[in-house]
Formats: sequence, C-alpha cells, structure tokens
Amino acid sequence: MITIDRLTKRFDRRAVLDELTLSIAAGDRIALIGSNGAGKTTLFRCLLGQYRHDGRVGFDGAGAGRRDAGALARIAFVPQLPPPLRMPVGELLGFAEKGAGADRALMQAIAERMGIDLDEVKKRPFYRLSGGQKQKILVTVALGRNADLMIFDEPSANLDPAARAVFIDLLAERRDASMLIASHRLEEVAPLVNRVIEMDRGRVVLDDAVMDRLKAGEFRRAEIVLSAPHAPFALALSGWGFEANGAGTRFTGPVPAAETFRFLGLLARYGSLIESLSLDQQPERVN
Ligand SMILES: Nc1ncnc2c1ncn2[C@@H]1O[C@H](COP(=O)(O)OP(=O)(O)OP(=O)(O)O)[C@@H](O)[C@H]1O
Repeated sequence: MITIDRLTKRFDRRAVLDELTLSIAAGDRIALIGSNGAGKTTLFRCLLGQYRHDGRVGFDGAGAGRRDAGALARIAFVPQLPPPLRMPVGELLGFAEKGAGADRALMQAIAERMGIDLDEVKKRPFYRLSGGQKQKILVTVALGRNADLMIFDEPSANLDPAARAVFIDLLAERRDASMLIASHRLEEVAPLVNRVIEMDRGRVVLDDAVMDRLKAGEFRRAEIVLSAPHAPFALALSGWGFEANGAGTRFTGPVPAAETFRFLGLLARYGSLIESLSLDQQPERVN
C-alpha cells in the first residue's frame, strides 16, 4: 500500500529521518514506538505530504514519490497536537461528511461512546474545547469514515481512562482496517496490532510481525533479575504466576505468548530496577 524508500528529512541540516525504508501493506496494524524525538511524527508528516523530504514515498506502487490528493484522502489522521481550528465543531463534522465521506450516524454513535455530546458542542469553536474533547472529536471524524489507512499519533494521550478504553475497543472492532499507531503505551495498543516497528534517531531499529505468529496456548519462559527487592514489582508478577527467590530479586515464570507485549509493557514501568531479563525465543506449551 505504501512504500517508503530512503526517506530523509532534515531540520537545520540535522537528519531527523535518516534514509528510512519501510513498506506498509494492506491489513498491517502497526504500533510505532520509539523515544521522544525518534521521528515518529515527522514520518507521519512526510507520509501525509506536509513536509518536503529526500527519498521516496509511494502509494499503491503508483509512481513512487508521487502523492495525489486521491491517495491522501484515503488516509485518516489524528495528530498528536490538535490543530487550532476556529470553525465550530458542527462545521468540522459537516466537512468530514461532505468532503471526506464520513457517515453522520456513525460519527454520532462513536461520539456517544467516547462520551462527547455532539449537539452540545456543535456551536463551539473547535479550538476552545478541552484537550480531551478535541481528541474525541478528531477520533470521531477519523473513525466515522472508511479510510484505507488510519494514522494515530499518540491518540489516547489526552483521553480519560474511560474514553481511552472505549477508543481501544473501537479500534479493536476495526480488525480489518490498516492502522499505524504511534504510542508510548505499547501495552495498551499491543492487543490491536500485528506488527511492531521501533524507531530510534530517525531509523527503523526493529520491525517485527509478531502477533500473528503467536498462537493461543503457547508460553515463553521469562527470568528477571532486580537490583533490589521491590514489593510492588513482586505483587505485579505474582499476578502473572511468577515465582520469586528468597531474596525477592529473581523471578521466573511463564508469559502467554499472545501477551508478550502487555508483559513487556508492565516491565517497562520498572525498567530502572531491572538488572537482567531473558525471555525464551522458543515458545513452550504449558499443560
Ligand atoms: N518543525 C521542526 N523544526 C525543527 N525541528 C523539528 C521540527 N519538528 C520536529 N523537529 C525535531 O525532530 C525530531 C523528531 O521529532 P518528532 O516530533 O518527529 O519525534 P517523535 O518521535 O514524534 O517524538 P514524541 O514521542 O516526543 O512525539 C525532534 O528532535 C524534534 O525536535
């Protein structure tokens, strides 16, 4: 669907994307991870034709390097920072409907589930809404139509926990859609994706089509060594059925293969305590 070939973007001569090469196929549901400043947003902006760049971005193999309006219209994008739109929300929804083929009834239903009343906010200028309300409207617009690819840049950052859970459900209901989701909460988006791409300093450092390989009923054996005992960590791991040594510094146990990312997401919270971690590559069956 999209082929990115040696994409380089410089700001003030500094390469923020550095010969990045990647292809995205229909049906890919990608979690894009990487530390602050890794280049995720810049990649999206290049994909969407908002930045000039070196290298090529091709859609559907048609004239690599060319992006016509038609190709871009097939992408729904929810930015990390909502644009400062002065137009009333009702007008924005009208544009989505008439200009981008969004379905009014579907948007209404999505907004309701996200916990925002469209009738109540339709007269208000978009930029006057709260951060979470803006995000809910942008998600409503993005999910209110049948885009070929949905790109979300930290979509749940401003959402309250209830809306975040609904948002994840809404995405899970679109199992067949292609998605590219930048998130610092891998554990949250892991159940939605079939591919994880990690960026570091403008390059792809990991590209793993993992989830489809993971079969229900397979486990990986993990061993974690801490620099010091830590009661909250021990409690969290006991919930996963892990055993601890007497000193409370070495933990071993099974990780359901399909939950690998959720498990690693949990460990990430205790990163500074972890001295070593091993996770068997070969899944084993536990009866
Ligand atoms: N318009 C710009 N002008 C100059 N530098 C920029 C511009 N936009 C981004 N950068 C720089 O490019 C680098 C990558 O930024 P980018 O927003 O793509 O990172 P990111 O991976 O999305 O980060 P985060 O996880 O914090 O959202 C950063 O060092 C940032 O300061």
